[in-house]
Amino acid sequence: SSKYVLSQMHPMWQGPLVVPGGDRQSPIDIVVRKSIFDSKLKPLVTKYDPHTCQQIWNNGYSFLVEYDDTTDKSTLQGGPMEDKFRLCQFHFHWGETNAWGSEHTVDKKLFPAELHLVHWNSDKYSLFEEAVMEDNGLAVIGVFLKVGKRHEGLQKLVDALPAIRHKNSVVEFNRFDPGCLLPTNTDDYWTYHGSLTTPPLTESVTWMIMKQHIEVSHEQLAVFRSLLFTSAEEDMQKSMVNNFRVQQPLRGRAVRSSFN
Ligand SMILES: CC(C)NC[C@H](O)COc1ccc(S(N)(=O)=O)cc1
Ligand SMILES: [Zn+2]
Repeated sequence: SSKYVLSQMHPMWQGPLVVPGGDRQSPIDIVVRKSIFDSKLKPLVTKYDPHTCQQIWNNGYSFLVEYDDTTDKSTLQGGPMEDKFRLCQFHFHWGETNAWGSEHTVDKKLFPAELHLVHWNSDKYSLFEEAVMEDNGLAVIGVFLKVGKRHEGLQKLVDALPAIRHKNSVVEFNRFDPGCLLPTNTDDYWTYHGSLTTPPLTESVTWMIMKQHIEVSHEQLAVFRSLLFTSAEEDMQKSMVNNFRVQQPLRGRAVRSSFN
């Protein structure tokens, strides 16, 4: 594990570091030996339609690949959830070096990056903006990235990044299957109730963190780091790195595992 701490004055964190009264904040460290096996946890069932992919853009914090979530075309069900959830976007968090970058950790182990696939409860709500305020409104799949062999599926996304270097730049992005970014084994995961890791930090997320990581190449991660936090107008260009939140107290929450 690394001794590095994201400095409190880091540009991204002028905001509140802990939500007042927040007792289910994210991210957290997953202490494997304290996680509780729950045999009632089902396998995740993802049905993603690549044609619902719409655009890729730099929001000044990460880059998002956004999906048409006006119908139930790309969905997640199973896991700990009773309801059906709609994919609305996925994005990543990464470090300035391969030594750190993930938001969650496993027994304090840091990964160079973490993928988040964001879904909202379309059985109970009609918009993401509505679901984001509710306890059971969101479901986010977290996948750790490790540096190794090149990820062929990711390359299409990496090739689009130079076109969105600056904050608020958008390009059309079609026919991308986010399923190609999931590990081969999605039956083994840890799950807990938490929050968004960026403002509005709402405590509406059922997290499912995959036990199996995916591999990407050093060169592919380096392209992530070529993105900028800043817009084209600003004179101080800041490279988009270390866009992860500091870890939050567990506050007595249980972390369950779908595997023994
Ligand atoms: C309420 C809407 C309009 N704005 C919310 C904004 O998009 C933030 O959405 C999100 C969505 C996901 C996450 S994470 N890193 O926890 O997966 C953080 C913020
Ligand atoms: Zn995220």
